[in-house]
Amino acid sequence: MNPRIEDYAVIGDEQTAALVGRDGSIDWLCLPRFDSGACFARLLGDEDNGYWRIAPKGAGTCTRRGYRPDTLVLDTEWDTPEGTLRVTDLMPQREKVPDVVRIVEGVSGRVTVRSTLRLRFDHGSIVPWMRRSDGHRVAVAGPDSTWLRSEPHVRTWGEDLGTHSEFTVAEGERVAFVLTWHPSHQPRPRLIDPYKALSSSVRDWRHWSGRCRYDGPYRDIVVRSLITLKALTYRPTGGIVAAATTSLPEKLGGVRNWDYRYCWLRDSTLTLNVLLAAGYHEEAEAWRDWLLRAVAGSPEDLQIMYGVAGERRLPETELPWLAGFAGSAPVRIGNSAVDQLQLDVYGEVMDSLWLARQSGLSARPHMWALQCALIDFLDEQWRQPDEGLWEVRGGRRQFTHSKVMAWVAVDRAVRTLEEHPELEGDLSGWRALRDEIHAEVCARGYDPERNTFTQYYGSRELDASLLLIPRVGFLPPDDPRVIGTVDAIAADLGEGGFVRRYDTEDPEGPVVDGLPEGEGSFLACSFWLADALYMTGRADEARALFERLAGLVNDVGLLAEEYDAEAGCQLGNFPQAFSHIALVNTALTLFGTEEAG
Ligand SMILES: OC[C@H]1O[C@H](O[C@H]2O[C@H](CO)[C@@H](O)[C@H](O)[C@H]2O)[C@H](O)[C@@H](O)[C@@H]1O
Repeated sequence: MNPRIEDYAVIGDEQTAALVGRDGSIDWLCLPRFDSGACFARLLGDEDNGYWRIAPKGAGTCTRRGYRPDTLVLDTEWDTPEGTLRVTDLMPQREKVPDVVRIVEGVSGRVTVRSTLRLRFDHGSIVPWMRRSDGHRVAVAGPDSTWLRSEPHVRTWGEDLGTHSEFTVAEGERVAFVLTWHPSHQPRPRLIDPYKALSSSVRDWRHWSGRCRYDGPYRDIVVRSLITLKALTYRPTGGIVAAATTSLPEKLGGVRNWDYRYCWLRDSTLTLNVLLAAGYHEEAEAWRDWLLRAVAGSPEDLQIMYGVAGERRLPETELPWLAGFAGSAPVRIGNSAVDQLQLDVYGEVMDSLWLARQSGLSARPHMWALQCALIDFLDEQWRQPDEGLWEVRGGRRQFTHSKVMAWVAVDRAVRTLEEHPELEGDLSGWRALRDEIHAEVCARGYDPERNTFTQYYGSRELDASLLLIPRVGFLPPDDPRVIGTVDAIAADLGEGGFVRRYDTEDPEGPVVDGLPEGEGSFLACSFWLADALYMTGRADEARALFERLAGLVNDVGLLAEEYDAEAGCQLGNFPQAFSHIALVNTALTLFGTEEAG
């Protein structure tokens, strides 16, 4: 049986991440960065596209697994007739180059272990040349090389374009494998001690998790979400990727398969808000600084996403040699949404910078000048149709959420000036602009007949992003139009107890997103409904929905982007920052008031 998305756990070193299946196989790993070519791409293809499996000989999926509490160190265990075996997986903090450490340990009895390593560089396409050197198996292909060794040494042999070993461990015995990536033109990498790497990883992650200020219900999954957000952070620059994968499908067998290994301003600014709320000021500051570097320049050149180091060009291409997860083709790398106009991003960025200032993050030179330039740009552009936060590919529209977020941008600029008289800006002009946007949204984005805001001006369609209207302060939660919108979205976009982001089928005209219909419920939107229910005084319903959503995390606390309520499985890229951000936010909203801070 093919693995499901929720069968995977993630390990990583804050520069890249690997997905480990319940069968002990690493099926996804891009080296050396999140957005590099994958050397294990079985996730999106088959065994010929690369994987590394360590498990008891002849065993299937594990008996149990879990992270060591408050860490990103994964233990996978099998009970077999011979005894119990544990494999501990981690990627230690790197000094220069990345290592994958896999420690095999006999828990009881005497178990025969099998390791099968098939490296396929450049997204599962290139079989490397192999050689032996200083007790290592060295694989080389183009710019990439990997060095495999074990401590103590176990025999490896080559067969069937892979590297294999078989050995036995008795109770208390350990064998550690280390796979190190290295630029192929350089001499052999520095060796790390895998056992020390294990203890320092456990110590460092526990220290980090201990800084979380949330102490309310569901603390375990909140901390797991924060660890996941940290794992999706590219440490050298502070950039945060939207997910560790590309092309996990939003519909099984469908074409909605996108590359999320980049930094979206939207997803990342929301991460910053959550990090600040949970007490992680340093990380929030690092991200804020990444943002200021990335968007430096002219506001008309602002992009909605960047590479982890701020790269601007992310051309979208298809990888025809990968069949796709469960046959969901095409597999894409790069993302052409990079060139879209998404007006909401200005609101999210201004909101985050406002929040950063409020939270006491030290202001940076030019930050206010940049904010003023963004507002000047928006002043000219906010009337334009755009692709909106869902990055539609069916043409630009006058999306109501985009205009609401344009209002947010101007509102935060006004409030900053009001609270910081030492800053300069056009207070009266911005107040007038804020009022103008508000009036237009209420006149054109609201359907009085149905008492709901609509997806775009003049449309009868709904959009779950409008659940954010009370949260961003556009209207108070008790405004009848807000209550009507929450009810309409819950009724029309609700599915199996969760929420879809919009209708992917439009009987009245061309489909808004320009793609074949059908996708799962959108998890972030489902959390937003819980927030909106809570804010509009329906706390019991909000808690019930949060509990249902908390029940969707996989056995190690992870969420993809979407959920197929009918099939009962997760969909979309994994683990996804957007979903985990929303989970933490809702926990803080529903339970955090007394406990946090
Ligand atoms: O489903 C269509 C779009 O899907 C992706 O965008 C989604 O993911 C982004 C990252 O988490 C998020 O910011 C955005 O709001 C989501 O709609 C994809 O990147 C797009 O290219 C695609 O059109």
